[in-house]
Amino acid sequence: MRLLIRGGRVIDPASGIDDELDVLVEDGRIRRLAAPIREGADQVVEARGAWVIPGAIDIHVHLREPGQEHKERIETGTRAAAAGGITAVACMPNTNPAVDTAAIVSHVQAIARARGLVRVHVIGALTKGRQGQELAEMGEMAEAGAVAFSDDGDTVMDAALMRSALLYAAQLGRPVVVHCVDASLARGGVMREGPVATRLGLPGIPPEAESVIVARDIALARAAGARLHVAHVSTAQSVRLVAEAKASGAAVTAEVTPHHLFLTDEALTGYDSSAKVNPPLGTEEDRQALRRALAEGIVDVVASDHAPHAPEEKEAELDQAPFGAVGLETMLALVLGHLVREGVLTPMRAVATVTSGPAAVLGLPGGRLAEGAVADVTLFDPAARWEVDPARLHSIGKNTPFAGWRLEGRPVATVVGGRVVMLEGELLDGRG
Ligand SMILES: NC(=O)N[C@@H](CC(=O)O)C(=O)O
Ligand SMILES: [Zn+2]
Ligand SMILES: [Zn+2]
Repeated sequence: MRLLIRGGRVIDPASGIDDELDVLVEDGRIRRLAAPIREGADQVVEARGAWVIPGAIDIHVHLREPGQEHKERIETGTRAAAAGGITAVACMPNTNPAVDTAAIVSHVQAIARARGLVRVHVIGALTKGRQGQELAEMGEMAEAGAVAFSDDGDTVMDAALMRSALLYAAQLGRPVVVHCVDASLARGGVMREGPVATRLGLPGIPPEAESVIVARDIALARAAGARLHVAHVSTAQSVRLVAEAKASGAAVTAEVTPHHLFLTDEALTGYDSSAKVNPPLGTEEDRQALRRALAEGIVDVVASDHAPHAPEEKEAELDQAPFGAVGLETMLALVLGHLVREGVLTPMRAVATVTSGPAAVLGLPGGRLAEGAVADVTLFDPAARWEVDPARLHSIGKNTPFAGWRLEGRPVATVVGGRVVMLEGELLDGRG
């Protein structure tokens, strides 16, 4: 089986390539990058005008299975990923039950193999039931293939337990992904504390709720010799802490979400529950600091923190509605389209933040277009214009804070292991 991707602009940060090249895929692997390739192929995808990049990897996704299938399923979440130009996701363990044993890791992997449209890497819980009381079976989960550990959705507030988790993760050679929100400082809060929260009459969460835990976890990880990945960094102060840690050689990486790069606490003005996210949207100063940090490489990765919720849950009063926004289907347009158009990122840097960057952070295969590499490829048309319509999202979750936004740039093909799973917006899952 030979697939030829013809005439696109190949951008591959791992090799530094930015050139008009054809890509020949054979038996699921990249056979050749050259211009032009005249060999015959069983399938040709015309990429003229599009970027041809390594398959995009989203390392922060909530697929909600097992137990919360009314919000999302592995099948629907991976369809949303394919539609969004994402070829691999890492899924968070805050399911019901939590992914806290090797058996549940294997269970999620099996569903993903049977019904997933893209690759699924499983992140195991740090603590049993994500209760923050005792360590989960990290060693057994690592053996079953868990790529990292996290209690995302909650912070492990017991510092001694967090220290043990980091020491154990260091031994296992797996990174720990931390959700940094101090529970006591954030209690009762709905959005970022400040003038906007006051105006809206909503209880606030101070920015220190994040930075005190970022500082704690950097100190603990450094002493433990563990790799620490700070999820969804949202404040200028956290950016400074990560920059300092990196400058002193600590094994710390960080991610930012598209919503923290594009929105501020003003997005709550219409009491839109889709803008109620954890950590909360910050100030314009935070947003600018996050953009700069991403450009400079202090923040390594953009990840969606795709957090689907059922409409009836999000329609509750703002203080009752759950935190979270969907993001798989809008991430690439915002990062590869808008951040490049606005001059925040170069095309090469933008592509790195969703390919080689995330692959390096979690030690995942992929994220490059080298000859011989597995053929996970994304085609992105930077000129395509479209409007975000929640009803048309493939995710069960319609809770996007970008509803009605006119976006420039759109993924036009998603190739997983040499198989075209999305073309021109149509999912090709063998079900017609
Ligand atoms: N980000 C969110 O607002 N919500 C996430 C949990 C999380 O990532 O902390 C969810 O699982 O809904
Ligand atoms: Zn989180
Ligand atoms: Zn999350």
